[in-house]
Amino acid sequence: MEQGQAMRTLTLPLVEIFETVEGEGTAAGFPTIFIRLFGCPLRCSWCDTPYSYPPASAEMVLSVDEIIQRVKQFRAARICLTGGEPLLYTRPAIALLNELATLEAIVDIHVETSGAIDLAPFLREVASPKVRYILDYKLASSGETDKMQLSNLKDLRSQDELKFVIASRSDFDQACTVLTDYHVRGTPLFSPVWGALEPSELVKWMLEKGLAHVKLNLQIHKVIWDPAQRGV
Ligand SMILES: Nc1nc2[nH]cc(C(=O)O)c2c(=O)[nH]1
Ligand code: SF4
Ligand SMILES: [Mg+2]
Repeated sequence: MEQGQAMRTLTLPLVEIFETVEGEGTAAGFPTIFIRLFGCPLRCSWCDTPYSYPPASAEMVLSVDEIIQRVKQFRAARICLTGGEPLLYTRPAIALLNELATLEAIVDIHVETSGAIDLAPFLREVASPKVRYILDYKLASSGETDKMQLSNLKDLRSQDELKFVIASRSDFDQACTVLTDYHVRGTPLFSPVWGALEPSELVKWMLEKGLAHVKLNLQIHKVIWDPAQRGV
C-alpha cells in the first residue's frame, strides 16, 4: 500500500459528526462541521462533554477516508475538530488533519485541544495553513492545571487561539498571570463557565484590568439552544 493510502485507512473512535454554527472563538457564528472524537485524559470539574470519555463509549470507529466522505456531505467551509481531546491519537489525528486540509471547499480547520498534549508533532507534520489550534489552558477550578504542557504556549502562532475557561475571580487572576508569563502569539480568549460566572462580571474585570487584547468568548450555542443539548 502506498503511504498516503495507508494513512487514510487509520481509524479513530468518534462521538458525533454534525453541522451547526461555531459557538466559540474567533470563527464564532460561521457554519461549521464538527467532528467530535472520543476519549480524554483529563476530567475537568466543569466539563460539558462527559459523553466523550468513559464510562460512555464511542458511538463509532471510522477510518480517515470514511470521515472525509461524511464531511463531504455537508456544505459548511469550516471544520472544528473537538472531543474529548482530539489530539489523543497522534498518528491518525495527523492523518485526518492532513486529509481534511486537501479538501478545496474547506477554508479553516480548528482543533479544540486541552493543553495536555504536546503540539510539537502536529505543528511539525501538519503543514497546511488552514489548520489552527485553540488551546484550552486549564485553570485551578478545573482541577487539571498540573497536566498543562507549558511548552505549548510558546509554540502557538498568530492564527491560533489561547482560551481560558474562567469560573471565579481566582481563575481570572491566574489567567492574567499565565498571559503575562507565557503568552507570545495567538488570540487570548476569556470564557465564563456557563452557569458559574456571569459574563457581565467577567467583562467588568477585563475592563478594570485594561486587558485591551483579550477577547470575551461566549458559548453562543448555549444561548441559541438548550445548554444541555448535544449535536448543536
Ligand atoms: N456550536 C458549537 N460550537 C462549539 N465550539 C466548540 C465546541 C466544543 O464542544 O468543543 C462546540 C459545540 O459543541 N457546539
Ligand atoms: S479537556 Fe475538555 S473534554 Fe476533557 S474533561 Fe476537560 S473539558 Fe472535558
Ligand atoms: Mg466543548
